[in-house]
Amino acid sequence: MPDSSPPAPAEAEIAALRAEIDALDDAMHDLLMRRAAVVARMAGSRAKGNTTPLRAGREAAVLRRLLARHAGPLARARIVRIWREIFMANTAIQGGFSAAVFAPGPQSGHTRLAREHFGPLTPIRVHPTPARALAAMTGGEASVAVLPAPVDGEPAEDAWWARLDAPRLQVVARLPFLAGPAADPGALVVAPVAPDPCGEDRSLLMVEAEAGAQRSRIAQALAGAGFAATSLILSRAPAATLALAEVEGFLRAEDPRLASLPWARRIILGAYAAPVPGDAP
Ligand SMILES: C=C(O[C@@H]1C=C(C(=O)O)C=C[C@H]1O)C(=O)O
Repeated sequence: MPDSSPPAPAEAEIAALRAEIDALDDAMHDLLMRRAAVVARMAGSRAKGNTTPLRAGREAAVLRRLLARHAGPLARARIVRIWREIFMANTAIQGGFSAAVFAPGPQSGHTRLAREHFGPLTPIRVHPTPARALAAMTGGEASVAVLPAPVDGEPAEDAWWARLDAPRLQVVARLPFLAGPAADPGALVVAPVAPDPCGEDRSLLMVEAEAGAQRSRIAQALAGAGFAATSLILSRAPAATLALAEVEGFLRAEDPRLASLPWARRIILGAYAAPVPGDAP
């Protein structure tokens, strides 16, 4: 005989809460389907052209807005994880998307950063050199390249940024967006599209100074022209010193401050969202 006795109070409470969760899941699923339909309309309009559909600045602006209004028991890092999957699912609707990664070593953490950013369903291929990762992108095999963030004092042969084909190729994102553990290596996403501003950006400005140029003189010249540099990385060669400054704001080619720099060669390598703080430990 079927058991027709009423459920115990604890079971009844769980059943009621699960019914509430089911209703919310249906509502969220409806919203996800509606959101995807809007993105499909965007794709159908061809308004974004034929380049990669990824717009890292727009994604950062969405996340920044949501994190600013976020409250309750869900960790900020979880909100970022959920929306990363939403972004990549909606990027995929607009055409194929894949990433070419260069990681200096199997344990370096760069592949993990790429995987966390682009999600488990995005095709990611690891390449043996930065040049090979960039070639995979320019050859149309991958949509973006993910390369190690520059490190001060790295050997000249590791300084892929010094040879970047800018402005054709541009840095459009820095990983991780949500500030991670201090040991996070940092990676830059390079794409064959211009970066899009998110409202709180940093830009990469490369200048060629004379061989043996002092770091303090380069920093002074940048500050004198009105740039607020958040980091300064040097790559020294016998003929010249290449300096890579991360500066506050979204830098455009027509910015008048560029003309007041004392060096003829100054190249904007791209821009990305300033990282946002993670969860308090
Ligand atoms: C929908 C767009 O395309 C992509 C997907 C986004 C999203 O899901 O919100 C945001 C930026 C792009 O990476 C867009 O450009 O707005």
